[in-house]
Amino acid sequence: MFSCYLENWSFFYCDNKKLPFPYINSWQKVNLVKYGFLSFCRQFIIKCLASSVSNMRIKTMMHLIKMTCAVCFQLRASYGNVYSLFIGSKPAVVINGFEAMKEAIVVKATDFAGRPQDLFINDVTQRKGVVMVDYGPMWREHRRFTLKTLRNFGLGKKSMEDRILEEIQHTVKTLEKNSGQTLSPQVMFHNAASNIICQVLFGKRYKYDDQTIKLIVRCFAEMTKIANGPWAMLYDSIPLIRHLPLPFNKAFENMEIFLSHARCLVNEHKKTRVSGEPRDFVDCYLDELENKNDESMFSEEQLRRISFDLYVAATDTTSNTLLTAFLYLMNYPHIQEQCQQEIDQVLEGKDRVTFEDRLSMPYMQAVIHEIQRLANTVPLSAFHCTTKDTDLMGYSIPKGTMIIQNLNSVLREEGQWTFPHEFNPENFLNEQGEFVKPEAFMPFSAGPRMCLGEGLARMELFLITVTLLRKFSFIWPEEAGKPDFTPVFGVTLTPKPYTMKVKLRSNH
Ligand code: HEM
Repeated sequence: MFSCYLENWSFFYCDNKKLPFPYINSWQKVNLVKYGFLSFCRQFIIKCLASSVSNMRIKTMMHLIKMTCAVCFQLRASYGNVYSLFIGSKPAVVINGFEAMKEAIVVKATDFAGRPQDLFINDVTQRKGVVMVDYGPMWREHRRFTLKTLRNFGLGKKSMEDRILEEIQHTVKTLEKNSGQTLSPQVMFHNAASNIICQVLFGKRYKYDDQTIKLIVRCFAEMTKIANGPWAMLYDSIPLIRHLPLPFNKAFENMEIFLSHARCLVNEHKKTRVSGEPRDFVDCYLDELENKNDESMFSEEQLRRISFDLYVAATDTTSNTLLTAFLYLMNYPHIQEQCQQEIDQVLEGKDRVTFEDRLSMPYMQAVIHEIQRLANTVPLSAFHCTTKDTDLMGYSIPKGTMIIQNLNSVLREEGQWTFPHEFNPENFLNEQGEFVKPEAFMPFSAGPRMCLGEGLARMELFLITVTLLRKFSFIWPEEAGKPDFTPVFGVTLTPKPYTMKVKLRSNH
């Protein structure tokens, strides 16, 4: 069945040039999505490459995200910057390297700005919200509104900066309590990122042991696991099973739990809000609903769904980047010290850092960007889809084709970076020591679908890292042995769990 499907894929020819089409063959290897999969996959592909290069077909029912970085690297080496493969039964085109990436998502921006609409996740989100909504009026309207609202003062009197700085005080307290000791930072950073987005959305933070937030976090973790696992793939591939009582239904149930919690929060807002004086995202949206015209696609259901999207998109991404930051800072103590010197000098006499201070801190900026470059937090971006028949690097690509951006291939591309494979802030400094941002820096992707929370994320990363480095030194515990920088794979990459030793700095 799959090979017939493949034969019919003749539309990928262009000037007699066939789009390279590795096709990973292993229906029976679904279980290899688990650990150990990557090395297997690498060996498997290398064997296939060695045996039949010209007309190779490797078929996969395995989840692409688990194999991406290593496998995409291999495939790119053999097939070039644009190639195609099957994810389950769905054909997809993978884009690698800055040149092809820029042509697709920046130059031919709208051609590549769709989202696939026939995946498991589309049914779970009901094609509402913003992240997985297809390119069109509903997405455009909500994206514009959200961008406007997430500006520093878009949320009324209390700026975004104040909300972040307030939450950092809780992180500082946790670290103060643990000064001189060793702690695991995973939960601490996750709670900080989660509370910051809750402050933005609902004007509310949760105590770290709050049962509601614990339930929400558990629901999300389960949903991510299901959406990345074999059940979601079976759901995508065999429509007949979609109404059966199988484990993927848990994701739908969990979505309902979040939505009913969001319904309560919105109802509370409706009782206490003052029209035109928003306190948070929900109030801004309710103001918009009040003034909407007949064509507007704003609705209370959309509000609940977009809250879900923003919460999910903001939490793991930011906390995993922070975890990577402190992993590197501890293991490159001379870089940590140089950051602290710059921080002490610029903030002398000030009681707290502001986002504006970044303009006087080129080294700190370079370090944070370098961390994001290596963290490669969302390695495959979110899947895109072509909105019309188009072409890329000379290949024709039909409307509705799934597009996968291999962001890692740009973030570590030789020729784009002075030190592509090292942790070196000089990648972002010019000869005068000024901060410069190369075009190939795209951890937030680029073009019309670029991360909508980039501004918030950059503010969080800067304010949190600077506040913590100003007050504490972070030391890699001797008993932890050699650090392992290899990330754990998922929709977002995260460092392997580690511990950190914290020491209050003497003058702070
Ligand atoms: C370090 C932190 C973050 C990273 C690395 C990151 C990265 C990304 C990436 C790669 C995408 C996919 C873009 C594309 O499809 O081309 C994305 C989309 C998105 N991100 Fe983020 N993100 C981060 C933080 C945030 C935060 C804090 C928010 C919430 C305020 C957020 C909200 C979104 C939304 C709503 C989208 C979908 C945009 C659309 O489809 O139009 N992200 N992000």
